[in-house]
Amino acid sequence: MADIVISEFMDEAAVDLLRARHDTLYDPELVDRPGDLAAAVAAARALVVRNRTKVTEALIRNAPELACVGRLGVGLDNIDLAACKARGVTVYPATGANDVAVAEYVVTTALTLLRGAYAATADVAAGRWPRQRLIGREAMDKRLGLVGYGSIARQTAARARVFGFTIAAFDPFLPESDPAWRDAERLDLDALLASCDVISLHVPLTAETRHMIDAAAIGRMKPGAVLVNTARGGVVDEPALAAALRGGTLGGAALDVFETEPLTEAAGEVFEGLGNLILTPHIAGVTAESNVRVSAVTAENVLKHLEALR
Ligand SMILES: O=C(O)[C@H](O)COP(=O)(O)O
Repeated sequence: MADIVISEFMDEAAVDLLRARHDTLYDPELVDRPGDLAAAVAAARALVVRNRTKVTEALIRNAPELACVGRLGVGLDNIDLAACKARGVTVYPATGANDVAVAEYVVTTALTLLRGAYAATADVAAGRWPRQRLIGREAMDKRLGLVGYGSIARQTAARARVFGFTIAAFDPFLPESDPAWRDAERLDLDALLASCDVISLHVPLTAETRHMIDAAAIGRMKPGAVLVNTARGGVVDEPALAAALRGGTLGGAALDVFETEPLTEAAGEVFEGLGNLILTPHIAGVTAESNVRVSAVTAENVLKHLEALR
């Protein structure tokens, strides 16, 4: 029976580090076979997951030896943290290791949606020349509003500044005295929504943030504003967003995360036919480079934890 179970994809070099020291089961498809997963963790001391494996109280109960969970990412909403705490299971997010990947995604989608000129390949190749329709907007002197001003949001701000964005943020958990506010205007959520040309979400999914961006919040946004969500799907009311895009009150949106993942055909219907929308399959945080970093940090966390148990 494996000492370490890895239930979703991980960089092979990091898997090898774990294999070199411990009996390791690496099965990137294990997440889709809950029965096998429960059986695999029965004797494991470490479990390594991404965002799809549900680390529930029942799964933990099935794993009496479990001492730690390595999370190949930063969102912890798929892990029952209270159950882990009650059982003394330490959870290790890969904090910081995918910041750059997400920050680059936010800035590139924001620029793409403001500019609105890049979806014309078929027209141009067919001999059409729609210049008037493709006159878009610049980033220079626009305002980027960050909902949540943690590490990913700050990396995003640093890149956005280079393009001429001014930065504002809403983060009730960051005290006014924090030096991070030297680089961003501190606003409440309503003021942020009302004054920014681009809104990017950087909050975890909690009871407080669920549907934080609903029809009323969208209604408070600046006409023509762009919304980028790389945080968690449940933070945005998807039908309300689709309606605002369809009605032209919002200028565009990029969604990397969805209330239900994978997005089902039925849930995706609300987005049908929208041209000012970029949809991606929860990939903002995953690049070749970040996968190596996230996997290395997680392997190191797990190895250290198991080492300390000896
Ligand atoms: O929380 C995160 O860091 C993102 O969801 C990426 O995590 P994943 O690579 O496990 O999807």
